[in-house]
Amino acid sequence: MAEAIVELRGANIRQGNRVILEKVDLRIAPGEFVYLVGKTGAGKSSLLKTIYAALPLGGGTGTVAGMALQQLNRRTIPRLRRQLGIIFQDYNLLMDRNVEDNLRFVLAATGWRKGAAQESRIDEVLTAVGLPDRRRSMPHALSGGEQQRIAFARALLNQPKLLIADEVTGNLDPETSREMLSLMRGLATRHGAAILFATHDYSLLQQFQARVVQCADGRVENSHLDV
Ligand SMILES: Nc1ncnc2c1ncn2[C@@H]1O[C@H](COP(=O)(O)OP(=O)(O)OP(=O)(O)O)[C@@H](O)[C@H]1O
Repeated sequence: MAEAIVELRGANIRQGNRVILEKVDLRIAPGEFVYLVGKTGAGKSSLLKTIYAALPLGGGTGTVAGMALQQLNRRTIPRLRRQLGIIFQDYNLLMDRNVEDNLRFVLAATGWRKGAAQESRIDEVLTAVGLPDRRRSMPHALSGGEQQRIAFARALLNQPKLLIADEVTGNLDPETSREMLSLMRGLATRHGAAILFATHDYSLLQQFQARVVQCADGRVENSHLDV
């Protein structure tokens, strides 16, 4: 069996002293698509934050992209994050910079030198999300769906092994949400990236069949939702 991209065993997910999810066992294979569902407040974001090391593991063990969560420190966390693409509900674009500068900012922060390779990578990711002619646009001149595509393009820059999507369709209308989900899945499939797609919108699960993991009552379960 190939090494998992995410492997949590008996992991406790905590916010401060409070255990939000207890004894989580979760294995995600390379390239796998997994829906993460649960009501508001069920703990989806807390679980994702633990996976990208914004929250410390509160017990148990965890490995993400080959790195042990319980051994991470300030020096090694950036190395983990470089292997991940993370996308949020509210896009988190730098509003005072245009699209290409938003993308260059991430490339510079992750060790790319200025030059032709940077520029062609920007072209590649913008083309991948269907917005090749938006390089010079300011974020406020884009629709919510377009801003989310730019955020997705930014997440793709370093060819992540795992895409973490935290309620990324929360601000989008139903049709744009479905388009976004299809785009993400299609690209991840092509690039071999796994996706952990958190949503409280159960209607999105009807779009295609994939494994569903559910947060409820302080536990994480592989679910058999009838959607
Ligand atoms: N920074 C924080 N400090 C303390 N408690 C927090 C913090 N963030 C979240 N919580 C608590 O952790 C619990 C789980 O919240 P979390 O955001 O993980 O749920 P969620 O399933 O992602 O919800 P949503 O769909 O609304 O984002 C909630 O009870 C919440 O109040």
